[in-house]
Amino acid sequence: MVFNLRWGILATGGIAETFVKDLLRDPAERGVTDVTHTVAAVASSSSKSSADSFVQRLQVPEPCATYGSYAEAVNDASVQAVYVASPHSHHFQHTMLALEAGKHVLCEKAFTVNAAQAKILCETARKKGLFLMEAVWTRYFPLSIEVRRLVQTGAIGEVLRVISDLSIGDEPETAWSADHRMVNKDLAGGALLDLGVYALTWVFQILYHTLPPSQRKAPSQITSHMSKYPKTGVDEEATMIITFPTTTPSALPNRTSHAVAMTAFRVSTDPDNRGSAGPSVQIQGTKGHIQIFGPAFCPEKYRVVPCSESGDPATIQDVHMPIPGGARGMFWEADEVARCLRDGKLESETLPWDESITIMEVMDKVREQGGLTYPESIESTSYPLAL
Ligand SMILES: NC(=O)C1=CN([C@@H]2O[C@H](COP(=O)(O)OP(=O)(O)OC[C@H]3O[C@@H](n4cnc5c(N)ncnc54)[C@H](OP(=O)(O)O)[C@@H]3O)[C@@H](O)[C@H]2O)C=CC1
Ligand SMILES: O=C1OC[C@@H](O)[C@H](O)[C@H]1O
Repeated sequence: MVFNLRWGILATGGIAETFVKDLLRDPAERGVTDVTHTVAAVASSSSKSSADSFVQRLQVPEPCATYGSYAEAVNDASVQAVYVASPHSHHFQHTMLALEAGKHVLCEKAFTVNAAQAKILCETARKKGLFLMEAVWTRYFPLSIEVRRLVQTGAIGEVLRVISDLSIGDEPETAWSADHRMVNKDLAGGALLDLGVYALTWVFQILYHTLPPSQRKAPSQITSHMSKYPKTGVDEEATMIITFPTTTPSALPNRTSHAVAMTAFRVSTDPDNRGSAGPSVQIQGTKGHIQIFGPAFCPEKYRVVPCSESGDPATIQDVHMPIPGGARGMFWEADEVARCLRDGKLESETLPWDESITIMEVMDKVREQGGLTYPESIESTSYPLAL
């Protein structure tokens, strides 16, 4: 029996468009036969006409309701799950709106502005028996699943270090106006929440998530550096050194694993857009390395470099895992939401609530160390608040 999930889309911006385009693709194109997706409603907080033109532009099949407010969409009985695609500043309020209306939620990254907000969302979902997930699409890429499997099966031994970078090489002065969500403090802009979350995703999916749930431990130490964008005061660079208490269950007592996670606007992980500068993520184990190529949010190649005394290059393995059909690759996370709802789960095992909260706590700490605070209205845990 095929399970169909009926989505309500909150916002008509850039990522809402990309996500819906992926939702509308034929799942068979990616080899999926157990779940399908329907876009049942689209809402714009600006105007109904914005939702109408979104639906027309993307040729969303009828029937698809359009609304000029998010409240109307979350109260539409034909919507099962809501995709929150507003700026970071509004994730807490918009996700609460949907949960309070009894809807399951997939909320864009960064999950919230701070960990306190994330905890309340998860607690609300738990109490109401609703599914909730942070939309970290990277986790659901077949490449991520395969790399986690390799680490878990000991392909590169005990992983002691991860180096992870998502830096985009854009001059903020010319790339964005001061009110753009990337640099606007009122919208919780800045490199850390927008991009650093992916560098942290690789750190966590390797050094935290590959352990059995009962053995996952929050970082014992976080040291960071942050530079500010003078025009708006958000961070334009953050570099983090993170220590985890232990690595694998068989690790020697007191052994720790470490990560360096980086993000920046002005320098780039991949300056020539051809990968010449090397991998974006390096996973370093006692028996070899796994290197990830391509942007940390949607990599399409990994390389396994085993330790070898002879240095025989034939042992190096490059594995290409392109996204099918020229899509963005957001459909895999949507498939996960559908399967979780079909199976009656409230959270995804691939990105459980506690892990999203722990990552938000790391970002809280890094912001504290860097002296980055957002306006009280968007750090607030009060609901409802008109922002
Ligand atoms: N997974 C991924 O690859 C990506 C994820 N993202 C994430 O998606 C979210 C949105 O990013 P993106 O789509 O690029 O942003 P956009 O600025 O393109 O769109 C945001 C949309 O949010 C709605 N919105 C609601 N309230 C506000 C407000 N107060 N100010 C501005 N917009 C508001 C608007 O839609 P409307 O008027 O219709 O309500 C707006 O178009 C962010 O959390 C970002 O981190 C972004 C890019 C890629
Ligand atoms: O999530 C994202 O991934 C792609 C980036 O270009 C974008 O800024 C970010 O929000």
